[in-house]
Amino acid sequence: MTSVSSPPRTIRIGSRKSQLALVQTYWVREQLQKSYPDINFEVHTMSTQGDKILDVALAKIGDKGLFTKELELGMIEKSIDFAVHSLKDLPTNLPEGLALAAITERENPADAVVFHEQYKGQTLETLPAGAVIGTSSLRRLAQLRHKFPHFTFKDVRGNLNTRMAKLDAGEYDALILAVAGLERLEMSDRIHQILPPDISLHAVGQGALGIECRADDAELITILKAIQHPQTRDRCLAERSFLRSLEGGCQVPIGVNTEINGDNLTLTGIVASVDGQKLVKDTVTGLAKDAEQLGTQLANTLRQQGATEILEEIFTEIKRGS
Ligand SMILES: NCc1[nH]cc(CCC(=O)O)c1CC(=O)O
Repeated sequence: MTSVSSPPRTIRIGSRKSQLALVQTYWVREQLQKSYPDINFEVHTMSTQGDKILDVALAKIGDKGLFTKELELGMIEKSIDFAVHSLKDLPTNLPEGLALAAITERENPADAVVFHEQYKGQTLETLPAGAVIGTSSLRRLAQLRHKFPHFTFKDVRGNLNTRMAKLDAGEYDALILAVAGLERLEMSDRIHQILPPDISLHAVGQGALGIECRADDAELITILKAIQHPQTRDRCLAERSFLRSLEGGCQVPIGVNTEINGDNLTLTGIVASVDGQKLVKDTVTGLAKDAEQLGTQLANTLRQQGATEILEEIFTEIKRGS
């Protein structure tokens, strides 16, 4: 599709080095290569802060851009042209000069439970009191504590393989992980339970990939639109607008669920306290083309129901380092 007169362009894709990031990046490259066989897509890998700090709970270091900053610098300095992110790791406000050019079709956005071998065939409902559940997400922690106050919750960090090894070694009785990550790493066979929205609302953007590039690279933005999935984009724009309006990063107990029916989009959101005691939840429906407005509308509704107080409490606790 490039014109015969101009030489084919080389486009440099930036990626984190983790196995999941590489699988995602090479998938994006393959999809783009199908639409643009004459373009040369090169993959450039780099480590991000989030890959280096593995021993501190995410909530304590403040996560904004932890997995994206180095890639964003690369785009601004023009050492790479675009970056592939797990959309849920991409902050809702991008640095000046960068844009979210495309959102790809989302995998199942739900959270999954992986049990230790000893509990195979069980569900969270049948697991004994005191069982040790591993999660590093305040969102999962708050919602599960609300439903299952009799479990013990323990932080878990590291890549998927490291986490699985810790589970198998008996450090945990179960882990809560994204279905999407497990599927992309071909570990679907380890999923024992998929959590429905009434138990766990997923993270904003979970299961989708976000492609970020320089906002003034019009040619590249046109190329990237080839892999955009309009329904996923509408859902994720509503989710991201909701999160942005609440001014929370991914490490606050905010969860969502979205559905598209014809021209309509339904967005459900929750804001919970870390102890799972306080929780506000509501739903809005409107036209999918007004996705971002729906996100703002739901954020305002939840603020009226007490979300602001819940969030302020959490920010104070995190600052205090508790
Ligand atoms: N913050 C970690 C992270 N970022 C993206 C995924 C994979 C799932 C996705 O693309 O949403 C995961 C792992 C997890 O939450 O279990």
